[in-house]
Amino acid sequence: MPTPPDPPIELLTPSEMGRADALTIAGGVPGYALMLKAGQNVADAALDLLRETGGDKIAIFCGPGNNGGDGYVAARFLREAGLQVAVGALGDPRFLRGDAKQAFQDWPGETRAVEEIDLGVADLVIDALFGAGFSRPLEGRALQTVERINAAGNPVLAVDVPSGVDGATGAMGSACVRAKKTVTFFRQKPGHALLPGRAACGDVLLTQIGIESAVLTDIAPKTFLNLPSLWREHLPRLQIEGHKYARGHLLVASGPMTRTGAARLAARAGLRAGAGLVTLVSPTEALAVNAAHLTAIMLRAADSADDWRDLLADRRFSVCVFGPAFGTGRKTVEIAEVLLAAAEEDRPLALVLDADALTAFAPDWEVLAQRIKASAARVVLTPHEGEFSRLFSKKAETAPPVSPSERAPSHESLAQPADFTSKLDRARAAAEAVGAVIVLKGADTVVASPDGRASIAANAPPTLATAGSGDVLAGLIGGLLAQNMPSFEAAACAVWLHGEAGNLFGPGLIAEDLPDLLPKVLAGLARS
Ligand SMILES: NC(=O)C1=CN([C@@H]2O[C@H](COP(=O)(O)OP(=O)(O)OC[C@H]3O[C@@H](n4cnc5c(N)ncnc54)[C@H](OP(=O)(O)O)[C@@H]3O)[C@@H](O)[C@H]2O)[C@@H](O)CC1
Ligand SMILES: [K+]
Repeated sequence: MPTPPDPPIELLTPSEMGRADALTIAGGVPGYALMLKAGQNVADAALDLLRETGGDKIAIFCGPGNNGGDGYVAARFLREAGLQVAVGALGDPRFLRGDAKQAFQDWPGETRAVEEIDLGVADLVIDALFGAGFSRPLEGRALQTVERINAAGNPVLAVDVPSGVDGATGAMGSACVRAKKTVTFFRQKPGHALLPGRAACGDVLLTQIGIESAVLTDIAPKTFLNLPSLWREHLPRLQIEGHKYARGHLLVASGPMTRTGAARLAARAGLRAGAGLVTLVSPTEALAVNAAHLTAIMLRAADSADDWRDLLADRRFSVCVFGPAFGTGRKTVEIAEVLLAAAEEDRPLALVLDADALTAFAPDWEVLAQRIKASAARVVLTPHEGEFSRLFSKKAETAPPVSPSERAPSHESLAQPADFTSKLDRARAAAEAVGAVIVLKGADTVVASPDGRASIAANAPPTLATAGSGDVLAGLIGGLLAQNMPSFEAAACAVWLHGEAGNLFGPGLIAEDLPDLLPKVLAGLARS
């Protein structure tokens, strides 16, 4: 029997996790049984870490909620395992409630105030201050405790999330614990994948505590780690009897004479991703420079919006990557509008609007949204943070729609600086507002679909932050769209391939290297 494919990896927000707990408890599993298993998993992870680093002295910092409860349970198991355990409480533990109170009562050792814990002698620190219930920036004693833990420099094992990190967004307010390892439960949270939270987690260890996957049917999570399991079944499959037109004809728009490289990078990436044919559409003045650098990629001239309209009369052109180094003037808006208007019910067209095509509309994202919503084209927008905030800097004039995300991001939140709303929320709100798939780029690229689904990528190496890298990504998305991969899956797949290509090359990467690494990445994907 063939093995079933890996399922997509869901990321649960703390409130979705709360529902998973509640459904499990309603199904007859006591909350304290979940906490006992969580604490046991923390203790096991601590023992593993100590086997690596040596030593037997553990300092455990317990907060005022159930995260602290996990800490008291771990303390008991570690003491039973023969370790020297010092427990410090933030807040008076006599005020603990529910399962955490039970855990504290079952801890047979001494509990001191956090300030009394001597970090100088600890071989390992367990951070059980705040987890899913973390709700505001740290201040006062909590802040001082976190700063003291970080300053001491002991290896830290964080329970669920490093204290100070918001599990839903990866944001941190004033400070957060810097962990060597983070033990989490049932499913990872967006805060483990989104920066800066991801960087504070160290290695994330996912453990099970007795919550059945079946609860996810009720919760219907919509956020996923960007891994092949999310989009593998939609990958284009080459047919032995197929011809190149079956794999689509991708157009890539070139900038003027001194700015043609971006389009060629995108075109080459599109061809490597499997588009059947790729044509570079160049201003007449840049034809010679483009022609001098192209072989498998074809070349056509178009200068004005009218030229583009004429070009698009050929219905075999199925996808266009528009924007890289094109210029941000009025003509860019006009050509984007021609592209969007060219799609019809019986003439599917997919568009990747990138870079200057986004900036040209800024700050009138509502105009872009109107054009996209009136269009039959499948559209993917690929802003980096700067392009995103330029495009969405204007507040909505209409009432904001209800957002699918737990924090109800709105058109208002689109106009907020990045620090105030999470990347996940902003990308989702934008996708819904504009009616297009949004690829909000960075080291933790979020792909969001207007239907509320979103993915977070965690495989991009820092070397990908290099000139032209975004052009390659736009081309990859175009190449996959050309082969009729659905837009959300194509965008997520391209982001993953892009990250893997970067990883494969290692240091010294330049954007030109990326397209030619694709065959190896695709071959590895086929084998996995
Ligand atoms: N059955 C289950 O549910 C299971 C849960 N499990 C564990 O429970 C954890 C979630 O527990 P939780 O919901 O009690 O929240 P938790 O993170 O302990 O913090 C809440 C407390 O912190 C306080 N507080 C918040 N922010 C603050 C700040 N900045 N500065 C100061 N105080 C602040 C907040 O105060 P309040 O906001 O109410 O004033 C409240 O007192 C989860 O991460 C996992 O480890 C596992 O055992 C598996 C089974
Ligand atoms: K914690």
